[in-house]
Amino acid sequence: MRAAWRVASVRAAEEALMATLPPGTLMRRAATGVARRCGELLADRYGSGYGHSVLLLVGPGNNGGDALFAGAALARRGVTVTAALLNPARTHAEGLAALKSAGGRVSDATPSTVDVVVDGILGIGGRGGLREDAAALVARAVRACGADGARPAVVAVDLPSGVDPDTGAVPGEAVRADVTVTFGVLKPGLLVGDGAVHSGLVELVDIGLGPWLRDDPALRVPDLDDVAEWWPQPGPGDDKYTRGVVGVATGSAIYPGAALLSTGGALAGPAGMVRYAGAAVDAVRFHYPTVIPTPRVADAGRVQAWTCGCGLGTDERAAGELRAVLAAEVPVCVDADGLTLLATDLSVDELRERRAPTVLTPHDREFARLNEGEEPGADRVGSALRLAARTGAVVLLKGDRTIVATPDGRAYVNPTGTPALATAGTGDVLAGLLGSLLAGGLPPERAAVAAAYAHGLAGRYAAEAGPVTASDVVGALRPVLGRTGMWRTG
Ligand SMILES: NC(=O)C1=CN([C@@H]2O[C@H](COP(=O)(O)OP(=O)(O)OC[C@H]3O[C@@H](n4cnc5c(N)ncnc54)[C@H](OP(=O)(O)O)[C@@H]3O)[C@@H](O)[C@H]2O)[C@@H](O)CC1
Ligand SMILES: Nc1ncnc2c1ncn2[C@@H]1O[C@H](COP(=O)(O)OP(=O)(O)O)[C@@H](O)[C@H]1O
Repeated sequence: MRAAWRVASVRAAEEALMATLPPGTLMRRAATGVARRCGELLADRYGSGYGHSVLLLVGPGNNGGDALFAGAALARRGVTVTAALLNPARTHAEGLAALKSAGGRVSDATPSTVDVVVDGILGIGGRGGLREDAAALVARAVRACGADGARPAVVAVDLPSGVDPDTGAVPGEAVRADVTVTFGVLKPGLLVGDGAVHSGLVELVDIGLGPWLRDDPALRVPDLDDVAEWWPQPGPGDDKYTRGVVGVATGSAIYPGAALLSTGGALAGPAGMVRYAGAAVDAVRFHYPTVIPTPRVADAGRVQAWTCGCGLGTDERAAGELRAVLAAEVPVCVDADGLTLLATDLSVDELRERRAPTVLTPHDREFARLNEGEEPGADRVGSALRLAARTGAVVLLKGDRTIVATPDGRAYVNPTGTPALATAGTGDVLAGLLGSLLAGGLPPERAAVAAAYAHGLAGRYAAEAGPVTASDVVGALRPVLGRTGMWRTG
């Protein structure tokens, strides 16, 4: 599991660490990481950096200092380094001296060729978008060409300038990096929202901060090992009931497909049995002979978790079914129309009274319905955490980087998503899978994280064969679980 920390935590750790080291040590470690990455990019492109051109965009703070020291290291290796200073009077003096003594130069004019642009305008001290002069400088720099005629690679120092380090918000103009070399720890802004899109490949350089971090991380990023370790496996003593039974209360006469997709997702999960309750009994019976179908939740029999809401409709019957599901003292995943019903016919605050866990899986417009009309906005993690705290439910906020937030303040971002999943019905598959993980006994936080992770991988796998439909995602789940080792019972 990787993790990211907010600026306040990073600054506190840096201060504590710096007190134990000679001045300038951390900046030199940081700059070495940037210079190494730029050297690799030049070597990949030309075989060597010698004689090739790096343009440093240098802001007024320590971020600019990092860029200047990195430039000095590159210049010592024969790279042609030019620094454009945004605010000459406030430029990092030692960094500038180091660059000049290594043979680098300062110029306002963009060099005739630029192979790598180093963005040292703003780091974790940046606030708001790039100001006009900085935005113009960036626009000129990225329009330049390298010696091979291709556009320059853009390497951001610590954080792309113009990205909010804590939230990933991009309030105005911002640098779009190919690579971000970040120091000490990841920052949430590199992983979520628009910030993630602007960061490109994120490379972490260890500057020794780890032992000095005192706060909990602001955001966690699960990896395959985490999810594989959590995924319930059947044991020799198990039967279909002990593995957990998941109930799926989804679909309607108008949307029978949602019933099939959510049931398909549930069948790929770890539960030993799937019960379906709803209007699509005939379709479910036809497609999935192993599923036990009944028209109503009240007749479904015992389950260890419910998934409710996908294509359910929002009429009185649907509201009654959702009420019946929420009244059961088992974990519940509420999706789609179920979320709309929570915002209209039922009350979000009623969720707090449930004794068993609830997971809500909104996309942005469903989120707005639950949140007095307000979409998550630029701070997606903060918004998901606030809804989780208000409802007492785990919130899985869908999107390009799906967020999972818990009522007691933990947040995760899913790293496996793909835009190929932006197609009708894939959310239904996710909700069914999540319900099965809940029925299999995973705590709601892990069930939500694991479902998003496996669902993202299934989307990627399905996309290898061509454009993806939600049915393809259902079909991809089983091979993905097997080949990645999430499913290990062979
Ligand atoms: N601390 C450490 O131990 C280590 C830190 N390291 C490095 O230091 C970086 C943090 O450095 P930092 O604190 O100097 O802040 P930084 O990001 O350079 O910018 C602040 C300056 O920008 C200005 N400014 C703000 N917003 C602006 C805007 N929108 N448009 C234009 N200007 C704007 C602001 O001026 P103000 O507006 O406040 O007058 C202020 O002068 C960190 O990201 C990492 O790279 C590494 O060396 C490892 C060790
Ligand atoms: N641009 C995107 N990039 C990656 N994943 C996306 C994107 N757009 C949507 N998704 C994913 O696709 C799924 C869509 O779910 P949802 O909006 O509920 O669709 P539906 O209701 O049609 O099933 C979610 O898992 C979401 O995270």
